[in-house]
Amino acid sequence: MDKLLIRGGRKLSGEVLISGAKNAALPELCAALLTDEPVTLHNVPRLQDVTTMLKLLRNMGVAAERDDNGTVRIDAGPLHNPEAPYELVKTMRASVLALGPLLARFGKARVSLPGGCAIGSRPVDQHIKGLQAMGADISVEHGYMVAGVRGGGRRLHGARITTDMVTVTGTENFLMAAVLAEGETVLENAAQEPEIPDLAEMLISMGAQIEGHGSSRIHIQGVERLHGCTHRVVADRIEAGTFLCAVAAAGGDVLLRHARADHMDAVVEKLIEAGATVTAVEGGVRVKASGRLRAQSFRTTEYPGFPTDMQAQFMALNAISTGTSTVTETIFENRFMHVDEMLRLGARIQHDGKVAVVEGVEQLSGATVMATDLRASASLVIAGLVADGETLVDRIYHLDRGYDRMEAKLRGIGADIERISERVTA
Ligand SMILES: CC(=O)N[C@H]1[C@@H](OP(=O)(O)OP(=O)(O)OC[C@H]2O[C@@H](n3ccc(=O)[nH]c3=O)[C@H](O)[C@@H]2O)O[C@H](CO)[C@@H](O)[C@@H]1O
Ligand SMILES: C=C(OP(=O)(O)O)C(=O)O
Repeated sequence: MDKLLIRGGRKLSGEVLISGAKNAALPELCAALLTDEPVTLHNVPRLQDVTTMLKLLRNMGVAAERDDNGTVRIDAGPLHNPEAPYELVKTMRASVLALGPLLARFGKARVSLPGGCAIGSRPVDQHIKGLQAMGADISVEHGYMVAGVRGGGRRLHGARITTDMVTVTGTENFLMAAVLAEGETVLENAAQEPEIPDLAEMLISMGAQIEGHGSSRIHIQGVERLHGCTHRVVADRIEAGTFLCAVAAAGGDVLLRHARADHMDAVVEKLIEAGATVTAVEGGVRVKASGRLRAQSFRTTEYPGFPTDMQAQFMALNAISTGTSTVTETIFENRFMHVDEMLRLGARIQHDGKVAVVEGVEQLSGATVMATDLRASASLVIAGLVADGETLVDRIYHLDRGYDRMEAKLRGIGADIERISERVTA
């Protein structure tokens, strides 16, 4: 199991190349299941989750190859096994995204229930309810969602779907099911995260008829078949936001190439209020900061609000800023696992239920900490960059799920950080 060793106190300067978004690449890999023609995706990040998704697709009989330049070629023509087994699904929530496209193209699917994870219980009841409204019969048997088109037919039908809450992967599953369904589907209360319009644009380039993506009401007119396409995955706004917080905390001047400021309004606004300079420039976003910033209170909500996937990283910044801030997590019920680890670094944070109160301290002190989930890991790396002495972040397999060579990118802008493999430390 790898660890990261960070010696804090270095300012950051230079350029970082922001990768394609994990949360766009994963549904887009699943969208390739909707056609028997080849699909090419560019700007696919090098992540453990992408490796797992490719394994999942190959296990179905899909031909999938990736090169070193971030291009993935998928041919779902030979698919013969519309199933996502537990062994592959357990590590990755996004595997639930196989359900919609498999049902749409084959009229049946067998997908393991995704495992619970550290941030909350993460049920899939809304996915099931929505697909049932489109004519699917879905039962849960031995931990699997066993789905087929009602009455033994092959095509789902259009429906009006209003989910109880805004769900990102739910909206994506419905989109991918609806593009091949008979008739019109209307998604009310749809998620608006930038990964949704990116997926919709890909589906449109495959021949789908979609309107309203990027808003809370999406109209889809089903078509009989889709063709192959070439698509470029949108830049990762959460990776970019993580680097923004890292520079704001450590100080410095960094250009985030390919980052989209217009996808990060809520985070950028808070950083500017905190005292950082963040500007959209040709081809990216530039961030400058020096000294202690002012702590900012915030509340996570659906896009375009403050993203839950940025809560831990911004909390790390608040922990060393001046003043006291309140952080309210409204999306997931257990997403403060980083707090106890930050306390080990000398942070002053109290939390109760959905709310954490962070009293900024002048200096954190390096310690050994344990990553508990993906963004918690990123927040501990940020804290390590500003702590004095050495910080060892253990269990970084969580980080590798969703960040494309984070330590190499940080080293490239001046951080003192190295990956240590278990063999070396044993
Ligand atoms: C692969 C991917 O894109 N993951 C993102 C996606 O996760 P994901 O799509 O799993 O998250 P959702 O948007 O579905 O979850 C939002 C809320 O709805 C609840 N819910 C959701 C579905 C359901 O059937 N029943 C239910 O109760 C969830 O428990 C949660 O409280 O959006 C989250 C919220 O922005 C992000 O943190 C994740 O990074
Ligand atoms: C929670 C996240 O991802 P996932 O939904 O893949 O677990 C995340 O990206 O922060």
